Amino acid sequence: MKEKKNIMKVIGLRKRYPEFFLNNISFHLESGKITGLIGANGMGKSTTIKLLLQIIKADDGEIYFQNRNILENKDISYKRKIGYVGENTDFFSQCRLNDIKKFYQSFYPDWIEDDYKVISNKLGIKSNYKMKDLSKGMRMKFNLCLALSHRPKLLLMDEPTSGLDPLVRNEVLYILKEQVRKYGTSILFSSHIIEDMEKIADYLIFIHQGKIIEQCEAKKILNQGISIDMYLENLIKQKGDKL
Ligand SMILES: Nc1ncnc2c1ncn2[C@@H]1O[C@H](COP(=O)(O)OP(=O)(O)OP(=O)(O)O)[C@@H](O)[C@H]1O
Repeated sequence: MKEKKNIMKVIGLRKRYPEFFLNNISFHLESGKITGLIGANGMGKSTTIKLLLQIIKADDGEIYFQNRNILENKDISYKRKIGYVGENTDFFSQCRLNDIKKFYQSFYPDWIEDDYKVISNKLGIKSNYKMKDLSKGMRMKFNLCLALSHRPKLLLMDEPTSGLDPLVRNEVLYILKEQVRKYGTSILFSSHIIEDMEKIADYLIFIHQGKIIEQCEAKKILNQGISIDMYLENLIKQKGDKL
């Protein structure tokens, strides 16, 4: 049997805010697979992703990327191997996409211009437009296109499909699947849209009130013939007071 490799491993990660505690979370991301991070609003999904990128500082814990503890190592060049698509797509609003692309590209030595051309074509991105003139869906697609054009080993996406119509969501999901198939990209994808998870996730991580309450294969749930949201509801009921 082929040995499973992890691109990222998180152990005992903690972050305290005045009214929220991300409490001792541990999980792993298998290489070349799509993992969905599921939880309702305010449960800690964005905080988790920001900690992985060191956009915010962890209070405690270990994060290994390609077997290296990134919290102990001052060298941040690993960030070039990670793509990020966040919720906030409203930046450089007065700039043309082509100029934003050139600026972004300058940070990534592994930038592949042909990938940018192919993906932007597929997603219908018009590089002469200004950011402020794009719809929310188009801004998200542009961000995704930037993140994929340096062929990241790991793509972290925070609620990428929230607020988008089903057609655009399907287009995005298709591109993600294609990226995994062609280049073996690993993806962590946070969402509260269960339908998207059912369509593409290999693994699921359930987060509730700042704790990971389960990590499992998506097919384990789907084979039981129940929906993912029903499964989550049951999990929360079963764990009850222990949460
Ligand atoms: N900088 C901050 N200072 C204080 N509290 C914060 C900060 N950032 C997040 N929080 C709190 O931490 C909790 C978790 O927030 P987080 O954004 O991680 O949730 P989420 O699961 O991503 O939710 P959503 O789906 O609504 O984006 C929330 O209660 C939020 O108010």
